[in-house]
Amino acid sequence: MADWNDLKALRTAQSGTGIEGLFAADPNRAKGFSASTQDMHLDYSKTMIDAPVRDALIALCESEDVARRRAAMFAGAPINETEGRAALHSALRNLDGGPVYVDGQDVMPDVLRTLARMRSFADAVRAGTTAATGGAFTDVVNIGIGGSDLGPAMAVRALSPFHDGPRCHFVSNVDGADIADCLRGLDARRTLVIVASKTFSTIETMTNARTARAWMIDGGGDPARQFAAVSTADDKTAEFGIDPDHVFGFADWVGGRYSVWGPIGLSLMLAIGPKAFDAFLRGGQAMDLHFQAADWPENLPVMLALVGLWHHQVCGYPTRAVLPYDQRLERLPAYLQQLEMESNGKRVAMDGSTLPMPSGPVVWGEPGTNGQHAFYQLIHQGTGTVPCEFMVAATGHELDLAHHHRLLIANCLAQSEALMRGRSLEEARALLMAQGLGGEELERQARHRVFPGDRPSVTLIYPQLTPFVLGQIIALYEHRVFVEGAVLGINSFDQWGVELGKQMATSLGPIVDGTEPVQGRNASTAALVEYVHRHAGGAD
Ligand SMILES: O=P(O)(O)OC[C@H]1O[C@](O)(CO)[C@@H](O)[C@@H]1O
Repeated sequence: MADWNDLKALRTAQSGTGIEGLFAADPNRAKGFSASTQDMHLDYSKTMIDAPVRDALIALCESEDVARRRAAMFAGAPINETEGRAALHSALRNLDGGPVYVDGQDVMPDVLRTLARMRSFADAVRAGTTAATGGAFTDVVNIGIGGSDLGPAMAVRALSPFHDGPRCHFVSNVDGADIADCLRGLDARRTLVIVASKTFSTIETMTNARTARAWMIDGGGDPARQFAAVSTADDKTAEFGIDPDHVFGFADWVGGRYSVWGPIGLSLMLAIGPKAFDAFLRGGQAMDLHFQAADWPENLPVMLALVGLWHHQVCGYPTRAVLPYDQRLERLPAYLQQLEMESNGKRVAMDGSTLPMPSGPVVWGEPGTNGQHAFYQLIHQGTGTVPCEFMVAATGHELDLAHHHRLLIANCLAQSEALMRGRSLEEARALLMAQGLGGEELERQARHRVFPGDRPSVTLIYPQLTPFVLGQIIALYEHRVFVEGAVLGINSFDQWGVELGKQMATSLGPIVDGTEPVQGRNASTAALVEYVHRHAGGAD
């Protein structure tokens, strides 16, 4: 049975063996070190994972009892132990599945009933039969933050070729600039506002919701007809004055960052229609089935997780970059930052003990090819190693622009190859000599043109970015986070780390307003507040 020390020993023994060396030693490496679903392919051969490393990673997975925890998650057991809840987002996409029990009660009838209500509401809004004060809705504004924003915002952008409903906008930041820029130019009499908040108490969302309500009344709209809510807190939505027919509830066993599959996805359903939304759910469900059935080496979420653990916990690379060569996935890195870092950015294990190894890495990224002209310099020639996760579709949606897509693919493949291969000093010298350079100048210049190579990457390739494929991608990453968390012994479903800042913001509010004195706060905070008061005039 392998452990972290075995993996570290394997890593040390590898020194000097390059990734290209692994390809030279194994003609079947590309096939042997990749995994596929019916239509999606994950290539992790451009890493230093070889057969002994993979065996040791899988053994780790087995010893940490990932299979038992996976079964517990899908069965609705309260695996979110610090909150005493299940983590059952998979039930939201369990379209053809059987019953799912939480505390002995089948949750599927409720899930399907809410989905049916969402469908009727979306159909009516899209058809114009549920209309605003000024006629059919032209625009939808989703007000939410974190999981109540990033999922639908990312998915609405990703699936723009499928939009045939009202335009969707997203407001998240309490910075008034966000809502002001969004509402400017919208018709208050033809806008639907969705207040999306699991708790219906998040200060940013409630502040924005009140601002939107005032804007609507000022503009001649009617919040009683033009506001909807998505929440687990019926009492609070009623208190806010939202028509119960426009309230879509969900249970507390859906974590915020896992909630796009249910009512939090209402804006997405309004944009693409219930049928395409179903396809999105089916994509997620297909990945659930794959995750539960495929053997470890063929299991995409498991292998993606093991690659992540190898790079961060064993090799010690502090970050990982998500690089979609798909402009419509431009919000995916932000979405994954919440999914991965809020889930696994913990320093205490499930049992309260201090983790003996680093937990989740920093996740960041931007779509290619834009990133190539910004931060890839560091990825190729910087002093540290950044494992890269490339993703690309075989076909774009712009069939008349197929040459763009071919170039996009060529760039994506070129980057993973360049990172792996690098360029030696000899090759750099030869390049410059061919340009007529010689002597000391050649030596100096050549060093700048060396690429160390051996920089690892994985590539996820899919046929086309459809609702079904997007559903698979999101569920793939959700389960990857789950496996990493399970191996590390983390509770991936709580987020206590966001509480302290929220509390401090609440206590600082009156001080910034000028209604309470600044005395007693830390000297740095006090000086910053005084600066604000000097320059903004204090309370308004
Ligand atoms: O949906 P709510 O309750 O407004 O919460 C929004 C977000 O805030 C958090 O609780 C923490 O900031 C996230 O986990 C969540 O997605």
